[in-house]
Amino acid sequence: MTAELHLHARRDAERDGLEPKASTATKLRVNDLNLHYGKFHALKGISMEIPERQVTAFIGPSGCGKSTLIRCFNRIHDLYEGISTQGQILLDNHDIYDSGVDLNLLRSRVGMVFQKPTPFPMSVFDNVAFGIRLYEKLSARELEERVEWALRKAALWEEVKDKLKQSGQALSGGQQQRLCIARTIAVKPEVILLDEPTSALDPISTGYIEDLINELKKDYTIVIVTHNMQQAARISDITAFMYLGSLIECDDTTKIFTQPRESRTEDYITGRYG
Ligand SMILES: Nc1ncnc2c1ncn2[C@@H]1O[C@H](COP(=O)(O)OP(=O)(O)OP(=O)(O)O)[C@@H](O)[C@H]1O
Repeated sequence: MTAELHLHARRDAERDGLEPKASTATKLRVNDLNLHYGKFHALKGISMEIPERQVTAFIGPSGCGKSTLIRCFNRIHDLYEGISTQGQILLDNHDIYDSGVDLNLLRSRVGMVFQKPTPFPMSVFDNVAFGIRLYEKLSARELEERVEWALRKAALWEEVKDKLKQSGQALSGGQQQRLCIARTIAVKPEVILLDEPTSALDPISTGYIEDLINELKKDYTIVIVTHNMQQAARISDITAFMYLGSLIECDDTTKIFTQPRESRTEDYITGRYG
């Protein structure tokens, strides 16, 4: 079976509920990953595992490569010129860099939410329906049900159920970010990448998103980049500390924050540099 067919078959089986997912499996495995922006060596020999249905947080000083790494997980870099990648990233044991991989399908399995809320210039409903229309053929009724389901999952339904035809861009910042999460969830991905999802939000909206992440990890594998160490400690199961393009240490969050192996990790989490 080609990698592409495998991705299709697996997705169909899971959607039909035929293939229960193991709860402690490795969802993503990174093997000796290197990335260059032109001549600049941005990721240096990264190897690590991301466990399924847990929250993995990436921390580290600005410019250490956190966003660069998580953007590899759905091959977003392929959209840009001059970026070269070597190494392997296995999603459920299949290399996402295999030539047969369908990038649209990969991105429907590995969804991404960006730092700044980015609703499309269209209605709340259409924002959520956008990806579904791209990937699936649903009846109008099924589409409505899926949109409602995604908005409920993103803890936004009650606030927008009477505003579905209004512009998504007219919502508050916190609501817009939950709308973007609903849009991501709507296509039923397996992994959700969140790149500093709360850095533009007030504490109340941040609290909503953190509660939501906690809720979502029952069904999804979550990867989050955050500058907020308290946030990493609050919401993640695993924390990975990066420095100058290298992965310094990756372990249980409690271990990283109480007994890190590396002095560079300790210096960072205690605020000695960063
Ligand atoms: N498109 C690009 N072209 C060239 N260099 C880039 C590009 N994007 C990022 N870099 C460089 O790669 C390095 C890693 O950047 P990246 O954005 O991944 O860091 P980060 O840890 O996510 O930082 P921050 O916490 O500030 O968001 C930085 O030195 C950055 O300047």
